[in-house]
Amino acid sequence: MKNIFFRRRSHLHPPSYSDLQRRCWNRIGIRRSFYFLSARRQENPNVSRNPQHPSQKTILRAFLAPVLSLDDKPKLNKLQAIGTIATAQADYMRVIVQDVPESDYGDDDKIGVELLCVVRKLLKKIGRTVLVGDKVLVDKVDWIDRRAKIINVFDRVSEILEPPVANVDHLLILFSLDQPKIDPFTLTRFLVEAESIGIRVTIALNKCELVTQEEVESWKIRLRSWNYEPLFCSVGTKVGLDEIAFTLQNQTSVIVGPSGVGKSSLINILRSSYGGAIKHEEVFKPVSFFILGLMYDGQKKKNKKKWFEDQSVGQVSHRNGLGKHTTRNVTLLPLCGGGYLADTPGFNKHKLLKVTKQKLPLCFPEIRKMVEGGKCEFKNCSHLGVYGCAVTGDWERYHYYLQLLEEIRIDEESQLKKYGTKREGGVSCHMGEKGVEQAKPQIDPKKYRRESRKTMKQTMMKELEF
Ligand SMILES: Nc1nc2c(ncn2[C@@H]2O[C@H](COP(=O)(O)OP(=O)(O)OP(=O)(O)O)[C@@H](O)[C@H]2O)c(=O)[nH]1
Ligand SMILES: [Zn+2]
Repeated sequence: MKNIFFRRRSHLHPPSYSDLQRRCWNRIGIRRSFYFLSARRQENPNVSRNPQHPSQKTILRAFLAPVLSLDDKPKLNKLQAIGTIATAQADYMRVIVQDVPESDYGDDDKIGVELLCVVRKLLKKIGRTVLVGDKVLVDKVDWIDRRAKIINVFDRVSEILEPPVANVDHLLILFSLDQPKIDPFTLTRFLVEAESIGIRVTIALNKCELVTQEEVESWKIRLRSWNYEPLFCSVGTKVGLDEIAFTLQNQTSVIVGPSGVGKSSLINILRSSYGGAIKHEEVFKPVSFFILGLMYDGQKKKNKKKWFEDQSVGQVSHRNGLGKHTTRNVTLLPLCGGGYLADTPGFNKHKLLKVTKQKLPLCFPEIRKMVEGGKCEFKNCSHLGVYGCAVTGDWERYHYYLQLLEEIRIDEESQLKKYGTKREGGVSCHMGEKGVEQAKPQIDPKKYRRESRKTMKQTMMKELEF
């Protein structure tokens, strides 16, 4: 009834631009905000008819939650603040405050406070994801209960998928020389994944006290031939930790590596004894709240555990010498230098998610060096050693390259068979406006659609025949 009334009235007296703008911001709902578009169309009839013009959804998106660039400084009202998401659990996000509105009374004590936030539902409706590491605008801040609501997300500089973290500047790939032993092929997988995202990489090799000095030296030479400069450390004997603390300063870093190599142990030692990191308690000021049935109270030391304790350190399995996956959630731990450090769950087998056949050669610094300046004669060459190709086979990781290429080929083929398109993340290029090349993501249309019973039956019959 209300809607009909609204429609009729709006038909007779089309609402003004600013009137609708206010209604949108008052969260009346997406449906009604389309009235804003019709009002806009009345003012400018070409708005949606011009094929060059952005779609209605794009306008709506831009209007309801305008994209903020990282350098934007939106004017904050008294109840707003800007912060970074440190961790996410269920529907709650923990945001560390970085900026508050200017006031006559110094508000420095609010900087660094941790707020428990929910996300504005509208962001999900218009397809804006919110990840750990995102810079966000929060509203309705309750400084006493330390609660707020995330109402907008700033643009991302980078995004990694596994684990999902935004705005990562640096990846620290940690392996151990022993227990579990470093596997060059697994290390190559981690490196290829990191190179494909285009984030700066540092390799650190832990537990160096468990092997001889000769072994350490041989790994140094080996990794240099791969065009990487490794760092060596031992959390057990506290060797080489200063250098690692130095590389982590002033940026958001994520530690990745197989399970059991000592990621959590390294984080704990950096937080407890190195100037590069500060204690959680100094930043995350305790709050009282009720989450997932767990009463959390800043006054009760027993319950402080959940968010302020050290990263839990696991055991190395006696049977296979591999770690046993101790770390579960991604959490950004604030560092003194202004940056953050995140621990991630360890993966024993790393699957290349977004690397395509075309992208793979660019993920090997050895190949990049060989084809520098367009020395390879062929366009889109897979560098398989054909005559005229600049890439030779006389480097250590060449067979890993071939192995990964084969793996991606099989994966792409099976996806093509299954869904009728190549792996998601593939990009097709086509000529756009004014001869500018535009990239279009190849999204799989059938992924979320169930196979029909007829097709299932036919496939089964086919399989039985052969
Ligand atoms: N000998 C030796 N053991 C270490 C060293 N660093 C860590 N460890 C041990 O390695 C085991 C695994 O450490 P974690 O820190 O849990 O490993 P992780 O990489 O975080 O493992 P996940 O959480 O499963 O990903 C623990 O028993 C640590 O005590 C080291 O430098 N030398
Ligand atoms: Zn080539």
